[in-house]
Amino acid sequence: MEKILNVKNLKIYYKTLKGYVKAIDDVSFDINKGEILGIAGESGCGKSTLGNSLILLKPPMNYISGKVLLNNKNIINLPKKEMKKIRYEKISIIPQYAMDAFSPTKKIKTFISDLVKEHGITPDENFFNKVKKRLELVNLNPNVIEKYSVELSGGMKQRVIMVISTLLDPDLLIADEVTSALDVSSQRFVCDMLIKFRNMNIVKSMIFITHDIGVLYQIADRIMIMYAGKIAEIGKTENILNHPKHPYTKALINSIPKSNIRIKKEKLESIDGTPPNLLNIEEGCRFRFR
Ligand SMILES: Nc1ncnc2c1ncn2[C@@H]1O[C@H](COP(=O)(O)OP(=O)(O)OP(=O)(O)O)[C@@H](O)[C@H]1O
Repeated sequence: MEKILNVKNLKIYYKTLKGYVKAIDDVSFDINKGEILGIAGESGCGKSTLGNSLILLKPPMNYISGKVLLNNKNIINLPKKEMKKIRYEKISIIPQYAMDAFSPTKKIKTFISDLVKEHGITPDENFFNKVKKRLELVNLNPNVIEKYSVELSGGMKQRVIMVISTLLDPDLLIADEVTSALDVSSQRFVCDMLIKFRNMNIVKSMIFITHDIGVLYQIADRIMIMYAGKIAEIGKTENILNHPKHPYTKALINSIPKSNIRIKKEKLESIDGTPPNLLNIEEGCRFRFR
């Protein structure tokens, strides 16, 4: 199987006045061409740090060690200028809270023009024809580019963001909590669209980050469960969801509401305790306290 991404022994720590927060601590995994890898885990387990670090290491985020190869080329800890060259074309991210990034005083068209100009692309008629085609692909009327963000619903904004972040057909798209703020039907639509983008080869592979392991049923080919900056378990979606091995994965799955739960009057299980503080954390299994 051809690999798009190879992450080996990656360590990314936040440097704070009290010491290092070991947010990504010796993480290794691969992503195959054409694959959607779902990453799930509780808040604070390092999902966003992992996604963001592949795009840009911003202080206080510190690269400690390890490799990240995208199509066999190192992309971790590149100078900002170098990273800018591959952003959108090779690797792209829909960051958490991306919907809030639209300025209320700019039309969507101006927002898109400003953004692509920063990346050396001229937003001419040709370019906007492509934008309009892509908007139609996600069931949006192309005239949304003439609107202000406040005129769009959350679901519409999320679709515009999906279009913008994939306009240059990146090899790898990182989607961070793109379904969290949406109602169930919009969630389903966003997942279906992302699968369509992959099937149409608009993006080759994807990392889909969520705190809601239930959503991964719909979209992920494989699932990686993270806990306290480490990988608890990784495997095919069916295996992780039906035959989880790690006690943390089992607990996460037992906390998903089942559709008939009200009828059966079953209680949802919660996971006792909280994740450990990652500041100056000691060696050993990080789940042992729970
Ligand atoms: N700027 C920062 N400075 C110091 N520590 C940070 C910083 N940002 C995140 N962290 C810490 O890094 C760890 C991982 O956080 P991260 O945001 O990656 O988790 P997450 O799984 O994406 O959670 P969420 O979904 O809530 O964002 C946490 O312990 C968090 O407190």
